[in-house]
Amino acid sequence: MTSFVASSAALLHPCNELSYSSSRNDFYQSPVTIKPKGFSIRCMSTSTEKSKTKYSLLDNASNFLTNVLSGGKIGSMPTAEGAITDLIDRPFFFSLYDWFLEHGAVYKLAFGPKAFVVVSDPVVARHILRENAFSYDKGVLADILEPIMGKGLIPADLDTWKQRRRVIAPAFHALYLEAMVKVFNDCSERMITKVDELLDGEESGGRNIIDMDLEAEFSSLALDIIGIGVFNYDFGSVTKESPVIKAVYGTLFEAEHRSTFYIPYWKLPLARWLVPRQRKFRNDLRVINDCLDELIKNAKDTRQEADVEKLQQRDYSNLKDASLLRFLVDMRGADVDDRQLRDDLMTMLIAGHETTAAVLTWAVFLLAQHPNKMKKAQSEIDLVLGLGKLTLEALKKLEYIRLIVVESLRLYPQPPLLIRRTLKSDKLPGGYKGSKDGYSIPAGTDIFVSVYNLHRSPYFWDNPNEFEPERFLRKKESEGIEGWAGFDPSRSPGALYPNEIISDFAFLPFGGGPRKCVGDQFALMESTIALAMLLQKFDVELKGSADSVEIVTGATIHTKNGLWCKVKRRSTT
Ligand code: HEM
Repeated sequence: MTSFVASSAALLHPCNELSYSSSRNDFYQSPVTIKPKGFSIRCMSTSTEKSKTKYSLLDNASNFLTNVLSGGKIGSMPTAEGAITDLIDRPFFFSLYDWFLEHGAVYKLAFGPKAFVVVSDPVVARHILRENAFSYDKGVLADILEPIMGKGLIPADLDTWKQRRRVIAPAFHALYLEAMVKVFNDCSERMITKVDELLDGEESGGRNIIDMDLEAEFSSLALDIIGIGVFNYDFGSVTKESPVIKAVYGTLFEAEHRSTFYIPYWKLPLARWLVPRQRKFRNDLRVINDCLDELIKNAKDTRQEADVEKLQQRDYSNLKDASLLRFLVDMRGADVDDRQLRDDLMTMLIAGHETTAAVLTWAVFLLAQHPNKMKKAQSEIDLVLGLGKLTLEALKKLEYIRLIVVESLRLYPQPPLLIRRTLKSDKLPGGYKGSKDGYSIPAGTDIFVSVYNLHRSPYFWDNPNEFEPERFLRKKESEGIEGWAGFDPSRSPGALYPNEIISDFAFLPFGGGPRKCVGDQFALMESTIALAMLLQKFDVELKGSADSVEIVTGATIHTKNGLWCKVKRRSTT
């Protein structure tokens, strides 16, 4: 039970990328697909009245276990009692939101024999993620991800993390990001061409509109981009299937299975040989590892060693291979074994793929419900680009599109939860309306920082559930909230996108503190360019009603059956 509950929460984390959802792929499977009952994605209620399900026998048994085993209260912290039905009725993070409104900024969630602390407050999040970051590790998340990512940044132990972060972060330097603008362009262009060709086909039959699952398209696009950007490998998945990536998804699926299975039978000596799915898992891993090993070998064979500053000043316009792998291999003094490099690449492939695809999916979903905002976005694109190409300079002028991207991340954060475990005892601040004395927590406490709750908190956002990209332009005073500095765009001068500094940790799409996402600017620029290029040429509507788009959570928030849209050429272009 413990592992089930803990792992289910872990699965909601996009950077573990444990679930892949794309109706294009026949290997789509999500063992913890949780269908919201009667839930409207557009109108997430902020009401404290929860349509609480009657506890079943299973729930009662689970709560009994909690009382017996969970070690009682953590100080005076409010306690929410989770029902097992909360896990199967709808995405877990919706329940966390209801309990947040009921129990406040910091509460203990007692679930079966296990307790978690759920944090929905910027001051407390800042304490955990930045001020006291090294008193926490990734807890259950690291256990789940280690078989796939090894010692990559996300699950790495602290020593490995420190060493690798120092090397990987500089690889995302300004000229690299500028070079990636071309990659984002070229890959998006392939997606646009594909849509164009499909429309051509329809037009010959007298129709000027096609139905497309844009979530699947964005998934392919993001995969192609991450392959080229991270290790200069073109999956070409916008136009074809790739055996390597099938193996990646197979591996992720297995990790998801493991995290939801009570008995770790795969640890039994013979299981890896006898159980078909375990054999497949090993086979999938072999396919991926072979591919990455080959790329690493090629990069090492052509190594041109240089100091980091020199590498950062290379003439990227003339580089055939601008990838992170090239940078990491060429960097003087950063020699590591191939295994570590492979873990690094795998981590970035997984961390940067579905997250970005999800941002694009929800951006289109939201825009389709706000035709006036869609038009405003297209007007901006026409004004800045006309029919021209998207350059870095143009991206800087596309303010509204950039705000659409971050507003989509606010409403649909990928991951909806960040997961931590205390390495030593700590004292959390009480948070908004919480205990003035704060809450003491013992070592080993599992914590969910609910980014979803933070981003939709009625205490820190006006109209928290509304899609209002313009909100990020306005300053918001702290309004007497102790310890929170309010929202002030001028706090991060020169930033292209709002961030956790501007919002003093009320907006955390990429986490914060030392473990903050290394690929944030990469992902934001990629999303802006792909969205702008799509809207430059096409009008997009949802195929059915917004309510019919069912939301499910694996590692990211995604749709159950794809984001089916009607796509046609814009009449003005
Ligand atoms: C919109 C897309 C993305 C979102 C929303 C996102 C979100 C996040 C978040 C929230 C974290 C922090 C997790 C935590 O504190 O537990 C994280 C970490 C990380 N992300 Fe991303 N990410 C995105 C894209 C990318 C890309 C494109 C890459 C690489 C190319 C990447 C690489 C990583 C890595 C390596 C970490 C671990 C950092 C560390 O622990 O030092 N992410 N991401």
